[in-house]
Amino acid sequence: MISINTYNAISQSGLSLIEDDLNYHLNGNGDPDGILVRSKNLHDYDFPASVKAIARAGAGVNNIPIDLCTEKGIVVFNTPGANANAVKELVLANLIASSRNLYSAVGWTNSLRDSEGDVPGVVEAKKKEFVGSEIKGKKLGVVGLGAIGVLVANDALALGMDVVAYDPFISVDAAWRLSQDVKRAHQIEEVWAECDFVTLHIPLTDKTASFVSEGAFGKMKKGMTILNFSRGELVEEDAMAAALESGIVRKYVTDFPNEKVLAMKNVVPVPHLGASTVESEENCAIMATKQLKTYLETGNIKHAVNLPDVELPYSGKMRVTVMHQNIPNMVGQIATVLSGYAVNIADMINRSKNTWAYTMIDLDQKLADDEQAEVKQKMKNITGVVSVRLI
Ligand SMILES: NC(=O)C1=CN([C@@H]2O[C@H](COP(=O)(O)OP(=O)(O)OC[C@H]3O[C@@H](n4cnc5c(N)ncnc54)[C@H](O)[C@@H]3O)[C@@H](O)[C@H]2O)C=CC1
Ligand SMILES: O=C(O)C(=O)COP(=O)(O)O
Repeated sequence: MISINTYNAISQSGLSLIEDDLNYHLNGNGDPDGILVRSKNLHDYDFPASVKAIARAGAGVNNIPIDLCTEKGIVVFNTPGANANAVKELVLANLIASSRNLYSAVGWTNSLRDSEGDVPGVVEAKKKEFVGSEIKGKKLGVVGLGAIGVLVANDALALGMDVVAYDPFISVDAAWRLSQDVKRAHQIEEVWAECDFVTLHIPLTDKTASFVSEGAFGKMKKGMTILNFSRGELVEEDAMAAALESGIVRKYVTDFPNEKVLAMKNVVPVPHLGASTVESEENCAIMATKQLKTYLETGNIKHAVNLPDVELPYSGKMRVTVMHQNIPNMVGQIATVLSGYAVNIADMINRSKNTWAYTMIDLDQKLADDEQAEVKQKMKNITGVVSVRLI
């Protein structure tokens, strides 16, 4: 029986793939083989030794201690692109809503509910205070051209915006999907200096924390609106509060409210709704569950953030999977362990990603139970190996 525990509200479409499978147990015990999660912070989580993989039903993995997991031999998956359309639609909605002062206007209109006066008359007299601007012809800066940024950039062009984008690490796939009419910013300073709106679509990492810093505010075109549907920590909050006070930033639309953010002037706080659509929750849950089950059942890896894609059709009678540091002579040492047993290698694959690697070996005979335990232990004893599975 394979055991999976879940955190957060995972769409039933994904849960059913576990519940309807007789080989699986959902939320049954404290020693799961796999974990399915959305935004729960796992940094202080005490991972039981049973955990082999974590699947994040979503894009951002800053809630998971990736390095620690890797050292413990835990594969961490996410679901690239599965919620991108949901975020894109909310960004476009907020570009227009913030430009038309929609939230304050609707908030004021709602406040008339208990009044006894002539509502249509009051509305007509007040509406001049909510006059907004059109986004057509305005310049949008898109920071980060991954799954979400590319969709936002292309659709903003279709709405008549002038789009400039910054991503020094853009993937070839994303570049193919990006409209040729999106202008390339070679330096982030070009985005700060020129744009009326800037939308952030980069992951939160040690390198991107405080990406929008005091220095950035000093270079901004006055009256800019900043949309942050990526992560709160990308923006230095004290500097943002000051920029809103001084009018350098006209509005700050953020999906990541906290006490400090709520105290800011001209902030539009959204309760982390970027990925909260039925469609996106289904996409993420199904993709995450399938990736997790595939790994637990076959060892094949797709969309892990700490290991490369590694896929091999199951061609033997038994499969050995080894997660290890990407250092010389690992495959040789793994094969040497197997050479002590009467088994042939039917197929094998070894792939690496940065400092980590993964080797899968299909054997044309099944090892006996006592041999399996021995092989596992011998491979675990190799310096640099963090996990060994026999499937
Ligand atoms: N509000 C919400 O509910 C959601 C928020 N997100 C957030 O949005 C982020 C982006 O999501 P995706 O587009 O799906 O990720 P992605 O991985 O497809 O794209 C990220 C892009 O950022 C670029 N990038 C990285 N560092 C950069 C830097 N210093 N300057 C410029 N570009 C840089 C990368 O090259 C990549 O193209 C996630 O990491 C997550 O934090 C994602 C989904 C939902
Ligand atoms: O996918 C992401 O990065 C998100 O921020 C979405 O988070 P959620 O799954 O809605 O808790």
